[in-house]
Amino acid sequence: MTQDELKAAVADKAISEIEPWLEKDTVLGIGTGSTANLFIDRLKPLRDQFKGAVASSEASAKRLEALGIEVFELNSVGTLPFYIDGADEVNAHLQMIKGGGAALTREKIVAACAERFICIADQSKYVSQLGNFPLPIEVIPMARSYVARQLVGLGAEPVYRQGVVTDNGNQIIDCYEFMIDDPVAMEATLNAIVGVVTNGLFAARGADILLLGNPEGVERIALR
Ligand SMILES: O=C[C@H](O)[C@H](O)[C@H](O)COP(=O)(O)O
Repeated sequence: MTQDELKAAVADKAISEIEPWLEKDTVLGIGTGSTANLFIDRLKPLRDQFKGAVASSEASAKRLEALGIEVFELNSVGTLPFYIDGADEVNAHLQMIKGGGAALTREKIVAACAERFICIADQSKYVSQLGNFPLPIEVIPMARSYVARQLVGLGAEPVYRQGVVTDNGNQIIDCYEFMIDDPVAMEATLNAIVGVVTNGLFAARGADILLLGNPEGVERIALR
């Protein structure tokens, strides 16, 4: 199976996971990226079974709206029953690196409002240690050089993601050569650097359910 076929299989599985729980007033939290897009596309036939969605990016919001799914501001809704999103890396504790598509901040905010985070990923994303994928950090533009120096002090090789402006008007630094021993501690350390808006470690609040696609099928790994 190709990677795209594996992504499609996990998107299908995520639909089966949430469909029994959909009610007329359900608002779903929706992630960003190629895997999340496949999930969004599969929501179209179900759109009369739920109220709408909160999107973690302008791109996902547009995709949802194009399918006739109403998109709500997060501030206008309460707790979301589900947040469904992909990942750049995920480990056995369902901690993740996210932000390859620069959507990490809104993803972390929407995920924080969800009762259950369902991570959908093909097997290439499953790792024993986070950090092979360069860890994205969203920074306030004027703080970029300062934050980069702090990252060097932590052992990373920071690289400015040129030409990328986040939905929040900020910039991204990617941390190369930065294998992460303790994701929860590192997430907190990075958040404490002045000028950092969000880092791409989703560790203190990881996923609750991982739907992992491999050629034998979709494995469901649930921690809670
Ligand atoms: O900012 C982007 C997000 O964190 C994505 O969820 C992540 O990059 C995975 O994207 P994809 O499903 O395209 O591999």
